[in-house]
Amino acid sequence: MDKNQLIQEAKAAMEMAYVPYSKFQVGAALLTKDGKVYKGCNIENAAYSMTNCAERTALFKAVSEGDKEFAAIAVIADTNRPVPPCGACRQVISELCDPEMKVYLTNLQGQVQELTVKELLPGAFSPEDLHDK
Ligand SMILES: O=c1ccn([C@H]2C[C@H](O)[C@@H](CO)O2)c(=O)[nH]1
Ligand SMILES: [Zn+2]
Repeated sequence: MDKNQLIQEAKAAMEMAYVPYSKFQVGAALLTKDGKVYKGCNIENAAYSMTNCAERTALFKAVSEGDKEFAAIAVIADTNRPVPPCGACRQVISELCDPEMKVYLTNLQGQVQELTVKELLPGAFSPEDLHDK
């Protein structure tokens, strides 16, 4: 599974988005170290704040199925720049993925921004901080 294939998986996930309110579809594809792909879409709610982003859907699917070793994540939306994950997703990605793991932010125009988890959220609050007294 290469970068472009993972981006294609994210695009397929985008089609599954449940977005009656924003009409803004987002897709994510999370690659495990053993080659499995977990797709995620955003899922909105009439109580707007209950919305779950595509990135967190993919991560929560994986963790709830027992997978926690990840190699990369791709995120896609129809944005004018590679889609920037929200703060909540940056925090959750930082919690569950290696700081050096690759993140591919993309859009339907084919732009790809490649960065690492630690670049996505420098100085993230981490599990170690809970025991740093
Ligand atoms: O990185 C992002 C940013 C936003 N959204 C969703 C949440 C909401 O459904 C819609 C508009 O914010 O996009 C994601 O899924 N991922
Ligand atoms: Zn988010």
